[in-house]
Amino acid sequence: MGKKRIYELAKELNVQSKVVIEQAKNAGFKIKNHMSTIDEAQEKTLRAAMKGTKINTATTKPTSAAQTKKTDANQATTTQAKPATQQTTAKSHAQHDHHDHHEPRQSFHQSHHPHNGQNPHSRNNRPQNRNDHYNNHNHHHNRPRISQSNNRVAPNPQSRTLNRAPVNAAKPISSAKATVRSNNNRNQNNANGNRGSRFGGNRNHAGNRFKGGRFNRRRNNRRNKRQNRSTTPVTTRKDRALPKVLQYTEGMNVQDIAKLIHREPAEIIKKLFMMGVMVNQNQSLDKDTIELLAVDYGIKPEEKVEEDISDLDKYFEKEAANTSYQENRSPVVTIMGHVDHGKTTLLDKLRHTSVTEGEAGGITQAIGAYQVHTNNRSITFLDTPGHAAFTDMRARGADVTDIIVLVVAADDGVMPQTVEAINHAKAAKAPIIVAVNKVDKPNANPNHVMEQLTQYGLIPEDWGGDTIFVQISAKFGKNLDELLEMILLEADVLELKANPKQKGAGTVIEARLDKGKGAVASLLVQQGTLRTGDPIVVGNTFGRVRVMTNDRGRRIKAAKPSMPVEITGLNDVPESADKFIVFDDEKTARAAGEERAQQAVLKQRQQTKHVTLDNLFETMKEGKLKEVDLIIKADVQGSVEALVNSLQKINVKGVRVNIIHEAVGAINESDVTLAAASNAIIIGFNVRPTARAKDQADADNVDIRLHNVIYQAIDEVETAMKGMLEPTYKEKVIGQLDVRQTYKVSKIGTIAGFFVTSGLVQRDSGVRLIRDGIVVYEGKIASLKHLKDDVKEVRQGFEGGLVIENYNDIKVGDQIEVYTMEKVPVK
Ligand SMILES: Nc1nc2c(ncn2[C@@H]2O[C@H](COP(=O)(O)OP(=O)(O)OP(=O)(O)O)[C@@H](O)[C@H]2O)c(=O)[nH]1
Repeated sequence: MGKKRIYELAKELNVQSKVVIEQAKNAGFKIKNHMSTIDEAQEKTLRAAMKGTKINTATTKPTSAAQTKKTDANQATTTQAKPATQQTTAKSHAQHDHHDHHEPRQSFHQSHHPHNGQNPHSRNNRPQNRNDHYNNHNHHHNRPRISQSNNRVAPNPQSRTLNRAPVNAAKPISSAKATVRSNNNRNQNNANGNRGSRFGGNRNHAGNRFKGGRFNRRRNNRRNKRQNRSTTPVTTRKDRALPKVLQYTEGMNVQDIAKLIHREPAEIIKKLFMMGVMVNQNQSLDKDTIELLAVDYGIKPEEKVEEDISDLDKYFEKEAANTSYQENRSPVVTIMGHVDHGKTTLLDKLRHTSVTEGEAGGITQAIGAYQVHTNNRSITFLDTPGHAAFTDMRARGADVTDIIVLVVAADDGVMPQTVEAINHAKAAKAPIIVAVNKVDKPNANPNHVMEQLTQYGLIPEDWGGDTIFVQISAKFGKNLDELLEMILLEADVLELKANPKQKGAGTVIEARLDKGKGAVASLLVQQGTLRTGDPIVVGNTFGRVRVMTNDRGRRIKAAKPSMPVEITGLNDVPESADKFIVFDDEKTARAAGEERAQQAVLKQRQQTKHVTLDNLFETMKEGKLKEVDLIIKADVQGSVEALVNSLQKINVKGVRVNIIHEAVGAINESDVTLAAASNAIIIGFNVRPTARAKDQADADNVDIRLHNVIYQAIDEVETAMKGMLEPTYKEKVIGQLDVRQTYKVSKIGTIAGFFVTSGLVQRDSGVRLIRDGIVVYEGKIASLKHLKDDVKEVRQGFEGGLVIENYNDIKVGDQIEVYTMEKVPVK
C-alpha cells in the first residue's frame, strides 16, 4: 500500500471525505483537504478510528452526521422549516436508500433524528436497515445501477402517491441528490431550474420530503412533468460505455461532463460528494476536480485548450503539424510558362488522356483543378496556368503547389515570362520540371532551350544538374506519360504526406455564386478527409458540406488529401486562396464563420479609403466611381431643396451626383454612419456636425464639407468632380518689403537689404520679386538676417537682409511680396 488520498480512504470506508478529514485532524495529522495524502500508518489509525465510529452504523451515522454538520454548518441551509438537526440528518443520509419514501414521512423524520448518536432511539431499527442498505449500496456503488434502471421500469406506486414523483426517482441517486440539495438550498433552486432534468426533479422530491413535503406542490407537479418527459432519453445515457478519454476544459460543470461520459449528472454529483466536493450540476468545476473525477471513473483526463476558433491559420498550422499518422498523398502541380508556349494545350491534353470514354461528359466540369490517374497513382493539376494566379494564391498565404511544370516552347526558347515563372517557383521553393514543348515543330530546338535555362540554374541531369527535362508535344500528346512519370518521381523525392484521418482542411481554389446552387466553392483538400455533412468554415463563410462533387462532376461522399472537390452549402461565397477547416459541430463552425466575417468587415472598414472631395477625381479616374454619393444637411427645408436641385444639375461627363440622404438639421452620427457605409460625402449648409458625429467622422474618415453660400458648395462639388479641387493649401500674403540696397558676396550671391513696409517676413516664407508691377521671380528665402544675426522673422518698420534661393538678380527699388501657404480651414 502506498500513500493514499483522503477521498480514496473515505470512499473505501463509505463516508464523506469530510468525516475522514475531521478524524485525521482530531488525530493531529496535517491534512488540508480531500486531496491530501496519508501514509500507511496514518491510514491504519484512521481506519481504526473510523471503525469505532462505524461499529453500530445506526448509531454512528448520526455522529458522523453531527460532524458533517459541524463542518458544513455554514453550508447547511437555514431557511428550511425543520430544525437544523433535521437538515443535517437529511444530509448525513445523503446516500440513503430511497426506499424511504415507502414510509410515511412522519416516521422517516423520527427515525432520522440524530438522537445524540450513542443512545439510539427506540425506532432506530429502520434507520439502521437503511444505513445498511446505504452502506451496501455505496460499497458497490457502481452496481446498483442495474437495480436503478429496474426500478425505473417497474414503477413504485407508493412513491407515486407520495409525491407524484416518477418511479425513476431512482433510489440511491435521489438520496445523493437530497444530500447535496439539503446542503445547499440555493443550488437546489438552480438545479430545479434546469430543463427537464430528472435529477432536478428527484432532488426536489427528496429535498421536499426533508423539508416537510407540502412545500410548493404546484412547483413539484411542474417539475414532475418535466421529469416524466425526460425519463426515456436519460435512461439510454446510462447504458453507454464510459469513454477512454475525457477531453475537458476548465470550468466545465457536472452537466457538461455528464454528457461527455454518458453518465447521470446525479451520479457524478454523488461521486464528487464522496470526494468531499459539493456542487450542483451547474457549478463550474476546477481543473483538479475534473481530473480527479475522471480518474475516479477510470477515464484519462485530457485538457482541451480553448483556441480562438476564428483563427483558421493557427488551426491550419496545427493540423499540418499533426504527423501522428501519415499517408502518401498526390502531388499538386501548377503549370507555368510564357504566353503561347502551350500551357493550356498541355493541361487540356493531360486531362483528356486521363478521362476514360464513359466519363467524357464530366470533362466539362471545371472546378479549378483536376486529377490525372496513372499507374494507380494520381496527380493533381491546378487548372489556372500562369504565374499570376499562382502568385496571387501565394500572396494570400496559400502555398498549395508542390511541383511546377515549366513549359518552354522549343521553337521560341526562354522568354520574359519563362524567367518570371522561374523566379516565382524559386520564391515558392517549389521544384521545377521543365517541359520542353512543341518538339514536333520543324524549327524546334530543345537543346537551345536547355542551354538557355542553365543560366537560371536549371541544369539537366545529363549535364550534371538535377533538373528534370522532358521533351513533349502537348498538341500531339507526345511524351506526356513520361512527364507524368517524372512528376511522380519528383513527388517521391518530396515525400508528400498527409493525415487523412483528421478533420478536413485545405484551400479554396475558386468560388462563385451559382443561381441554382448558391455559393459554390472548389476546394483542394490538403489535410484530413472532407466529408459531406461536415460543418465547415471556409474563409469568412460557414456551412455544411451539402453536395460534394469531384473533378469529373460525380457526387462523392469523402475527399482525401490532394483531392480537388466542389462543394455547396456555404452561407456565402468565399474567396480563392481562403483556407477551410472542418469543425466538430455546426454551432462552432457558425460562430467561427460569423466571427471571421465580422472581423473581415471591421478590417475592410478600417482600410476603406472613403471618398473625399480631395481624392474624388483620383477615384473617378480609377474607374471605381460612377456616382458621387452625397448626404445633404441644411438649416431649413428651402436650403435643402435648393442644394439638392443645384447639385443634381452638375454635369460632369461620366459621373453623376447621387443624393442618398437629405434632411434638415445638424449632421448627426447616423449621417456619418450612412456616409461611411456608402462611401458618401456629407455637405452641410448652415449646419454643423454634433461633437460625436465629428469624432465618428474623423475615426471613419468621412469627409464633411460645411458651407454657408450655396454656390460655393455647388462649386466645390463640381470642381472636385472635374478634378480641379483647389489645393487645401492657400497662399496668404503676410508682408511687403522694399529692396533698398544690394550686396554681392561671392559664394552667397546677392544679398538684398530691405525694409519691411507692411506685415512681416519669415525665414520659411515664400517670396515674390516684383519689379515695376511685374512678378520677375518667385521662390524661397535662402537666409534671413537682422543686422548680422540669422533671424526667424523681421517685422514691419525694421530693416534686414535676405538671400533668395537660387536667385541673384535683385535690384534696388524691387519689391518683395512675402507669403505663406496656409491650410484652408473647412468652413
Ligand atoms: N505544334 C505544336 N503546337 C502547340 C503545341 N502545344 C501548343 N501548341 C500551340 O501553341 C498555341 C498556344 O498554345 P496554348 O496552349 O494556348 O498556350 P498557352 O501557354 O496556354 O498560352 P496563354 O494561355 O496565352 O498563356 C496554340 O495554337 C497551340 O495549338 C505543341 O506541342 N506543338
